[in-house]
Amino acid sequence: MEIKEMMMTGKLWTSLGSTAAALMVGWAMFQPFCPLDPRDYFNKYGHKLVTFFSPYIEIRFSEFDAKRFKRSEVYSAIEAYLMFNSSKQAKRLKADAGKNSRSVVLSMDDEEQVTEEFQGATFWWSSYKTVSRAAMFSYYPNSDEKRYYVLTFHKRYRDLVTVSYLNHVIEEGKTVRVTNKQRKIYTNNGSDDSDGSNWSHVVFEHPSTFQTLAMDPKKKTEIMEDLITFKKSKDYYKKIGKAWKRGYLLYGPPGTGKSSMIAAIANLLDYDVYDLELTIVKNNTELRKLLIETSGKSIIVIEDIDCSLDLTGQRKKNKKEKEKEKKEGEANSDAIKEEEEKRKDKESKVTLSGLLNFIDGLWSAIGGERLIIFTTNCVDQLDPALIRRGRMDKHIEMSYCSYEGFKVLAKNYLDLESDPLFDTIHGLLNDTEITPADVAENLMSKTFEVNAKECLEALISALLEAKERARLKADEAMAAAKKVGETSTLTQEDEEGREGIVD
Ligand SMILES: Nc1ncnc2c1ncn2[C@@H]1O[C@H](COP(=O)(O)OP(=O)(O)OP(=O)(O)O)[C@@H](O)[C@H]1O
Ligand SMILES: [Mg+2]
Repeated sequence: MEIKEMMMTGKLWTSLGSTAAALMVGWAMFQPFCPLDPRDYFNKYGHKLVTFFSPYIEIRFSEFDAKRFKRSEVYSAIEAYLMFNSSKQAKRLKADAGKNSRSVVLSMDDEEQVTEEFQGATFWWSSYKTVSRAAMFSYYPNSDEKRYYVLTFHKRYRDLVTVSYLNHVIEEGKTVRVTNKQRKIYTNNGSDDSDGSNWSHVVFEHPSTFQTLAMDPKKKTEIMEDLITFKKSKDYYKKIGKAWKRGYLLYGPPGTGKSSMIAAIANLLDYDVYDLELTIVKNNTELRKLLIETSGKSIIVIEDIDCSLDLTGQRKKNKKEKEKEKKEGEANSDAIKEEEEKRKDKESKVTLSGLLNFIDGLWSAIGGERLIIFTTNCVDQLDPALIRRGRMDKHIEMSYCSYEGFKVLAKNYLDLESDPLFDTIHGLLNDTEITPADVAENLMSKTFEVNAKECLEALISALLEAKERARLKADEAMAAAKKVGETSTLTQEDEEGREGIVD
């Protein structure tokens, strides 16, 4: 290798350092009672010597954050940037599954180096891997491996690097990540992930989209526009001084498409989903930890929020717990009390104020570009503070199936845009409450061979049954109301009678 080239790539300085280190190693070997490992001399002095004389600067980017043991976002962005820029140059590549596992993505392997030019300057990127010297037993594969990138450049480009080059790399890298990455769904309801995170994840491949969602087309378009505007509004949020996040409250009876809507939103925005099971979060501190571990471009979902906290922020008691309390009252033994204490210790102590902090406290702003979605069947039971506008910016009612909704389902399930039976169904849908889930169930052929007529007739029967059930219920309610009315008139007459006697 030419001296000039060696100087440029920093290898001359490395070899000078190595020579110095070799001398030190030799010296150390002749010290019979030398207390230090020769390699430590090299690390301590050899490296100092190299950096003292070298006109090159090195920046190291580690894969993991030492304190929180979380994968560094900067490292991930650099990895993606190099994946895009280095795969043509590097001779040793590694292959990973690309988006939706349908393609292979190539990136530079460990211990590889690539060079790139940026605004007339040359930069060298090298990837390294160190394996802990202590041979430790670990349940997790490769948990003691540490990867990092080193960026080398001439010191005259220091300003260029800090002002524009690193920003360029990180922004480009993030874009590449979004285009190539597989979307994931995370849950806190599982064992710890191998990278030490409190979330475990799988690839998110839910097929629901806004096209397949049965709901009023106007409402659908409005929601889609709101989401797309949000995604594009980074600068706007910065300008008005608000964290780049938005809250959605989806409410409505079971089977009206709340979860399907969340999947459709994730697919539209290309975001990851964090499905937060609030009832197993021990306390507010753990809730904040979970929040910190979420990344940007994501949706944080708390389903059935009404079942997770009651109005005072205490966890609701379920049926089992109530039964246990009753038992305790009967037996009142010390053993049961002790068990109860243990259970209480384990149960969630997330409070309403902790949850409010989670939604819009200072920590909630980290990462940005986040949607927080709550779903509930009973919106009236929620604390107004939790869902006030500004916290939950958009309240979306998911309601029973309309005729427009039915048409979407008929197109999805039966490939049908019109049929003489549509008019009958239209009329019945106007008089009857049926969930899109029930309509979908009827339109799904039991044999998976589409027989549109059979499916539509099945739906008509279901609608007629639902209509009859509703009529009976209304009759019962009316009879009950009439009975109450009669009783109250009788009581009134009694009172009057008694008053007459007194007089
Ligand atoms: N609006 C809808 N559009 C399309 N399909 C729907 C819709 N609503 C329900 N479905 C169908 O019914 C199934 C159940 O719906 P989903 O789980 O989204 O309801 P949900 O409102 O979340 O119910 P729950 O309150 O019980 O969680 C879905 O898998 C989907 O096939
Ligand atoms: Mg649901």
